Amino acid sequence: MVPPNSNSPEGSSNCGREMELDRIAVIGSGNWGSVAARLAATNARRLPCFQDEVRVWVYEERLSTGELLSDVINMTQENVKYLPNVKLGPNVVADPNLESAVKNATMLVFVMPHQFIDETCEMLKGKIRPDAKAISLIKGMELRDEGPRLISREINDQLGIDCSVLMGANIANEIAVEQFSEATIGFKDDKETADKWVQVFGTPYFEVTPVQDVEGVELCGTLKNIVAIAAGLVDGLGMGNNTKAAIMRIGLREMIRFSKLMFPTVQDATFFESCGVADLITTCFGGRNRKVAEAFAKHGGKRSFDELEGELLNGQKLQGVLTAAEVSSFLKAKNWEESFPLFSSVHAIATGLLPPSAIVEYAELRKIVGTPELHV
Ligand SMILES: NC(=O)C1=CN([C@@H]2O[C@H](COP(=O)(O)OP(=O)(O)OC[C@H]3O[C@@H](n4cnc5c(N)ncnc54)[C@H](O)[C@@H]3O)[C@@H](O)[C@H]2O)C=CC1
Ligand SMILES: O=C(CO)COP(=O)(O)O
Repeated sequence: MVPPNSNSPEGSSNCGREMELDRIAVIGSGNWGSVAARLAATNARRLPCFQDEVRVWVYEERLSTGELLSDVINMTQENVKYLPNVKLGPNVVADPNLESAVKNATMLVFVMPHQFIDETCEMLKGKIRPDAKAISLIKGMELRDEGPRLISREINDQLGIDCSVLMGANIANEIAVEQFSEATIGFKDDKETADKWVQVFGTPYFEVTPVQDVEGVELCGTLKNIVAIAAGLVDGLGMGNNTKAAIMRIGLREMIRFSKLMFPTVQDATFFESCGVADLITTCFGGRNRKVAEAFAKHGGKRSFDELEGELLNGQKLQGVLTAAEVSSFLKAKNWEESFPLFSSVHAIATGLLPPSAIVEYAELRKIVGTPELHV
């Protein structure tokens, strides 16, 4: 464990910071949000360039005991609903008020289900420091009239601040108990800030590597959730490892193709970082998208994803079904569905247009989309 408030040579030499100490705020307190807060709080205690206190915005809720979640976190240092049995750290303060949670923060960590980012950014307008830096740990997209928009772009556009991303093979419960994992930071052109984010999150058990490909890193984290739904369907249908591996390979090919169509600058090498193949593997074997999709297939598609999410995840949220809808609507508008049979099938299955078994029968998909020319 790292000692609190250490002025270790590592800390001071890496700090390279002017007079003001950075203040970290975490916006979101779900399963991964709580682990992100724990990592940031460990480093805020350890490194002299950060203020000790890490404030976390809690979307307030009343627990079955009648208590408020933020009160319980502050009393016990534990997010009893989204990350039970793990201490977040003595310097974590849960705050249900978004404005006071981000007050004076110079480093903003966005980590919430992607469907809530738009309304959260609206609430943050005029409340944050104009020189604050942001990072998004959110895996998902926003659907706009002009097509899907990355969350980092949404934050950048709505709040006018630089936004990097952190994605990777990061099942939160495993990092919470300090099992070795890796992550990738995607940044646009500000390497100094990317290095600062490495200091916020990196620990001996959580190795963080910055790469200059913000879109590539974010698209990996976002699109793999669709493939994880497909992998879960295969599990629920009782198919074996070869089928699952095939689905993952086809899914990876569509991830690369879609990413490069949206952003030709996306680099091949990014798919070999933690955010790429590694996240695809961990999510297809151990993630929530996989788990709920497995149940969906076991019920023959007769119970909805929403219903199963509520039943199986205790308030945690899936991103893959929404992302499949967002991507599908873009593919449909472009007449590109047939070049993305796996992405399109996942959406058709999730909305009941096709049975779960169609995940391995693309011929079924063609009956729905017709046979448009291959454009990509
Ligand atoms: N849990 C994991 O293992 C990992 C999750 N992620 C990503 O992190 C992001 C956040 O996921 P988690 O922290 O796991 O959340 P979660 O799925 O565990 O929890 C849902 C969160 O949404 C909040 N919420 C509900 N309604 C809201 C509203 N109207 N406005 C704002 N917040 C609201 C809940 O209070 C709760 O904190 C997602 O994009 C996910 O894909 C990324 C890596 C790992
Ligand atoms: O992104 C994740 C691991 O890196 C978590 O995936 P799930 O949301 O499917 O649990």
